[in-house]
Amino acid sequence: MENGSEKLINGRAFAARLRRDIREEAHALHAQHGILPTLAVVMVGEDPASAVYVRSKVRATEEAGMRSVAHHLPGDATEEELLTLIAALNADPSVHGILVQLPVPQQIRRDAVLDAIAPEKDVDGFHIVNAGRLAVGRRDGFVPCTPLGCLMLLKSVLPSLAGQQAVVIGASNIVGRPMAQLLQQEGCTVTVTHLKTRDVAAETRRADIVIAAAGHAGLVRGDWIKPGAIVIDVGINRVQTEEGSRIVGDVAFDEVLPHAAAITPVPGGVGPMTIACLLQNTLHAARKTLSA
Ligand SMILES: Nc1nc2c(c(=O)[nH]1)N[C@@H](CN(C=O)c1ccc(C(=O)N[C@@H](CCC(=O)O)C(=O)O)cc1)CN2
Ligand SMILES: [Mg+2]
Repeated sequence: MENGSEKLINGRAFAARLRRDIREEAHALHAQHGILPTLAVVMVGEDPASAVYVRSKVRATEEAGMRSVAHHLPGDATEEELLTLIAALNADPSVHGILVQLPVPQQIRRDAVLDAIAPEKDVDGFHIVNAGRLAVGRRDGFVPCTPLGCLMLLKSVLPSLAGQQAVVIGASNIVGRPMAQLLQQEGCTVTVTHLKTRDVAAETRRADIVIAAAGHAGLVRGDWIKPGAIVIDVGINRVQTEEGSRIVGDVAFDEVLPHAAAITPVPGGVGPMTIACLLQNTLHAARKTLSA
């Protein structure tokens, strides 16, 4: 009997395949051109979740046959210290990709840091120049990893998105805004909801594609979903349970599953794609040095 599991979009398996392909391409780049794709990962402070993500990125980079360089600054590091480190990484020709793990401590201006990374090494795609390229539909910049991963998962179940009504719930610079731009470029009619939106449920009920990126556990309810919609859950929310804690998405999964045609689980959906796409961007950054 069907229990809905056939509707699950398995991001973990998709990401594993992508990482295998990247490994082969990285190997070829090294063998043919002597270029070892290298990612510098910078973390400031001791946020435990960030430490887990940084370790995952370092491990995934090495498993993909690439090199990683980790830099850890103390939680009271100044913006100037961080900018000095970024300047050194920008100037180092052996480093192809640079990322600063977010969030950064409050004494550091996030945008000043992101805009200090050389755009051609900005594998997170957060630099204002790469954001601008995406905004005007140019394909020559880096696209942020989470929206890129969402788009890949979406296209794995619906290869042509042209004409679809999409709702993006959340307008962050890291996910919501770039996601909306990617979907528009794929031919979707896109609505972005945000904190001031009057009726998010009503907007969502019209959607063939729902991207939930609000950072609010279980926000999207079963009766918000048009029958047959595709639901991509970007949320990563830690909630307390009797046994301790667990990670849930922005979608009330059990309620939404019966209505959706396809849905990403949390964990195991979008999250693993974020890191796989980071590896892909790093490989592209390294490859671009051939034509620079
Ligand atoms: N510089 C950046 N900072 C941050 C980014 C980013 O893309 N660049 N995104 C997030 C954190 N993040 C990567 O950095 C990230 C978050 C979650 C996952 C993931 O695989 N999640 C798992 C569940 C994890 C768990 O159980 O704890 C999943 O969804 O299956 C990967 C990367 C903010 N900062
Ligand atoms: Mg996930």
